[in-house]
Parts: sequence; structure tokens; C-alpha cells
Amino acid sequence: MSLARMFCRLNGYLQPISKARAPLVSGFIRTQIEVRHWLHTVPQSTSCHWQLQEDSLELNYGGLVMHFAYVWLRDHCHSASCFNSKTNQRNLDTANVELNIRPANTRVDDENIFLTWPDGHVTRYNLSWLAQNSYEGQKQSAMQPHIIWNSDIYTSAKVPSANWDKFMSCDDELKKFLGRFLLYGIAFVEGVPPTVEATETLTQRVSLIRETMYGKMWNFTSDFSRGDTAYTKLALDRHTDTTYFQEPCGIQVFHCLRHEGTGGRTLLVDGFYSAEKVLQKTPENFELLAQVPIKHEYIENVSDHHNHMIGIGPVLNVYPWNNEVYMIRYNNYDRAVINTIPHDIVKRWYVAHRELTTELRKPENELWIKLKPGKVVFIDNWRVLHGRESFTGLRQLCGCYLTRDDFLNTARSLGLHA
Ligand SMILES: C[N+](C)(C)CCCC[C@H](N)C(=O)O
Ligand SMILES: O=C(O)CCC(=O)C(=O)O
Ligand SMILES: [Fe+2]
Repeated sequence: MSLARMFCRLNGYLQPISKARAPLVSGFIRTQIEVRHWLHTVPQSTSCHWQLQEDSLELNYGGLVMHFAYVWLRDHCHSASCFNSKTNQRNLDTANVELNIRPANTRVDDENIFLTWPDGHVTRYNLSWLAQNSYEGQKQSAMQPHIIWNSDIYTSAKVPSANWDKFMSCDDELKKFLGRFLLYGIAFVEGVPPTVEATETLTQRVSLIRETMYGKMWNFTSDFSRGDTAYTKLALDRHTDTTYFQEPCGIQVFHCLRHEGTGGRTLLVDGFYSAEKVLQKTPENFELLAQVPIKHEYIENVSDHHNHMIGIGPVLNVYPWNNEVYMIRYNNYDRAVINTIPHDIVKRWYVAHRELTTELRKPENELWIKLKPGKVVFIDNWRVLHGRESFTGLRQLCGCYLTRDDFLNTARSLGLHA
């Protein structure tokens, strides 16, 4: 069975990438545009043309051709009766909008287009607002600009660490730190007092701690106090954490408070870099990794800890309008039984998984660091995989998970694009 057919059956709306991701504005419309006479132009503006089509307004503004469905335009009216600008919430009841609504009248000035609806209600749309909020504009830009890296790229960028004192007292230092984290998916703070308390204080400047069954702040050694390999001295291959949650934790923080022994270095790999390589080399493998739902599971029965977690989602979570990966869910230890797809697709999925794994394992993609007391690393758990070398001796690692929404909220409140 083809993947396309399978997803048609499983999930009516889901089409294979090759079709779903093809621009909705195809050559067909482009040809139309070429032969069409633009009927209306904005006075004193050469860069704006518009035309009413059957179901949508076509707008050419600053060289970008955009289409806005009339029902969308009515729904996005920001007049005082339709939108509460104090709360930034919609007042309009969308369910009352006639689905085949068309404007009765259209007028433009230098900066706006005005539509009069059949009931006489007038909506004003600022042209740059339309451009900023169009599908065509969204398609061309990244939701989150990233610098994807391998070891050389990251090392040559010489990304500075933040300093504990400044980090705690100065918003500008925090902003720079968050900016680096958004770009690279990892960021460091140095000079942190080597205690759980200081690590907690530090993280609370960035976001809220996401409490899990491991606790709020954790501070662990290789005592197998919990039923997971993390609590041993064994090496751990690259992975993201909490793949067995429906929403894996957004950020992971590590602070090594103590290590008297050998080994134990931390491995970091940019998952987005490897995913991009797969997309470039074998798009059909990227598509499989983005579409096949995979289960991850955590089953623990050690002393008083009884937990059973299940999370389901593809390895690559991708925005369908621009193919941008926003979350990678990769943990071969915690991956559970695959029974969500038929056998022929299973085989193809393993091929795709192998290609991604091969990319992730290339030595040039590995960034190895030794965590030491005072040096805290923040890791984007939706992007950067971590692992560790086996070790000897007493090693104490503290840290926590942070909620992603609140981290992004902090970043936005400081004026960052997040
Ligand atoms: C970080 N901390 C030690 C608390 C938990 C480790 C969880 C490990 C688990 N296999 C996973 O990858 O999610
Ligand atoms: O011990 C380490 O360095 C990391 C272990 C790990 O992967 C984790 O705690 O999530
Ligand atoms: Fe981990």
C-alpha cells in the first residue's frame, strides 16, 4: 500500500507531502495572473493591485501576490464590534458568518482596503497587516529562525556563555542568552554556585519548571534509584527526553554538581541539522519520519515508583506550510512497539529512521563537552539531542525541565522573535 493511500484511509485530510505541500497557487493561477488585466490599482501607489475573485480577494502588494478568502476576511474584521482591542479577543461569532459571503463594495486608500459587507458593516484592513498575515507571506518565512549546526559550525561561532551575576541582575544579559538559545538550541551560564538551589533560581529567570514524575528539581547519581538507564554509569546514546509524553518537555537543564572519576562527557547533536540533511538527500524519507506516528513508552516499577507513560507522535514534527521542523522526538531506548502502520510501510520507515540515525551519528555532528560545577547547560529538548559517555566514580547531576510556552513567553516579552 502506498503511504498516500494509507494516510487517505487513516486520516482523510492528510495528503502525502508531495501533494499537500505543493503550493496551492499553482502554475494554473500564475498563468491567469499573466494574462489578466489588473482592474484596480491603489491611487498613488504603484506596488499595490487588487482584484475580486469568486471566493477571494487577490492582492498584489510589494510584489507579493496574496489571496484572502472572503469568509476569512469577514472573520478577521477588527472593528470595535467584531474585536475587543483591549483583550485582543474576537467578539464576532464566526458561526454566524455566511460561508459564501462576498463584499458588496470595495474601496482603497494609500494604506488600507475597505470592504463593505452585504449587511452594511464596513471592515478596514491595513495593507501591510494583510501582507504580514497572509498565507503566502507565512510560507516564505521561518516560524523560528535557526542556525543549524554541526560541531565545526557551533565551535567556530564562538557563542559566549552568560555569566551568573549579570544573568541574574540584567535583563539585557538574559535577552542575549535567550537569543542564543533560540538560534542554536543550546546555551550556557557559567559561574553558577554549584547547588540545586542556585540552579533552580537560575532557571526560574527563564521559565517555569515543568514538574514531572522525576520531581521538580532533580539531583541524581548512578544509584538506580529510578527504573531508567540515566540512573546508571552506562553510556547513553543521543536522544531527546520524555518522548513518552504527549508533549515532550520543552527544555532540559543540566548542572553537574560533582564528579570524582573519569568519563561522563556530555554529547550534544543538533537534530534539526540532521533532519535538514535527510530532507535534502531523500525527501521521501523525511516525509515518512514526519507522517508515521510512533509510540514511546516509560514503564517503571522500582521501589515506590510506579509509572506508565505513553506518548504518540512522528519523529519529525513539521509545519506543513513550509516544511519547517519544530520538534524531533528521538529516543531509541524508549521507543515502543510499532503497530500503527502496515508492514510494507514499516520497512520503509526503518530505512528512513536509519538515514536519520546515520546523519545524527556522524562524528562531525557531535559536540562533546564536559560539564563541571558552575557551568549550566540549557538544551532545547525539541531540537538538540543529548547523550553521555560512560563514567566511573561519583557523579552528581542536577537539573530540571522547563515549560516551553513560558520560556517563549519570556523571550517574546524581552522583544525577541520567538
Ligand atoms: C533527567 N532525568 C534524570 C530526570 C530523567 C531521565 C529520563 C530518562 C528517560 N529515558 C528519557 O529519556 O526521558
Ligand atoms: O547523565 C547525563 O549526563 C545525562 C543523562 C540523561 O540523558 C538524562 O538525565 O536525561
Ligand atoms: Fe536524557
